[in-house]
Amino acid sequence: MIPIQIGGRPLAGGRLPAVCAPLVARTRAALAAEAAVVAAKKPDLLEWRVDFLESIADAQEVLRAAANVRAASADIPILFTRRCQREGGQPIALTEPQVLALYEAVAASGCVDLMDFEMGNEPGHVAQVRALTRRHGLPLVLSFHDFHATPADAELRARFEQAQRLQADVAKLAVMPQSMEDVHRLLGATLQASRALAIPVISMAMGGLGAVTRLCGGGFGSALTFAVGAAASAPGQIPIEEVRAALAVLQRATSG
Ligand SMILES: O=C1C[C@@](O)(C(=O)O)C[C@@H](O)[C@@H]1O
Repeated sequence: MIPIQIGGRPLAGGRLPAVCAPLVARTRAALAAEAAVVAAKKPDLLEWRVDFLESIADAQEVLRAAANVRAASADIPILFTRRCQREGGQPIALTEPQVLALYEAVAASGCVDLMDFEMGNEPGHVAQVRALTRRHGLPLVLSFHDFHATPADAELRARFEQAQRLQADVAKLAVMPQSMEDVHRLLGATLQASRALAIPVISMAMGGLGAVTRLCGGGFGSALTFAVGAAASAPGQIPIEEVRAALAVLQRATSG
């Protein structure tokens, strides 16, 4: 399993899995407060879900928010994500070209350390985000989410491979299991991809059924797990204190 690299250094000093806490505030003031509260819990990574920000259509306001998050982050690296509505994000008042312009402006601001974009977006847009993140020296997570089901094994494998083919630095899959068999398949596909791909992989099964993957996914090759700092960004996320405790138990038991 390969750690995620940020600025040429392994995230969390190479500890696997690293732990990421999302920021989901709707106003700039609330976001700054949320970032401070969550940063104090010392996640390895903060994910700023900008699709929750009500003023997302005001680029200057988003840049001010980015500076606020950076100032409150206590040097914890920041993952910038606009999750599209099709893949479980909030409805936003921006066209896709405007989203790309926002990615460019935020990347240029120097206030974030990596970016997430859905691999299922229009190929030209994925290529543009790849190009702009490269230009600004930012690693790119290419992600896929299914909030209703867990795709067949062949599609899970194809999605991990697609991210690598599109030149992602990290491949991420989030699915909704309908059974423990689905959870098992997601973990199996993650293990397989973590061995087959040249880039780090992240996966999770969402909801209550999938919650176990947020604790044991690292053992199956997932380089990052998402945990609640102040508020959840997806179903099934567990408070960061509990995730850290569980990871410590597993770490002690496996190192023997
Ligand atoms: O893609 C992911 C993973 C996630 O959906 C989860 O299930 O933890 C949470 C999102 O905020 C993040 O962008």
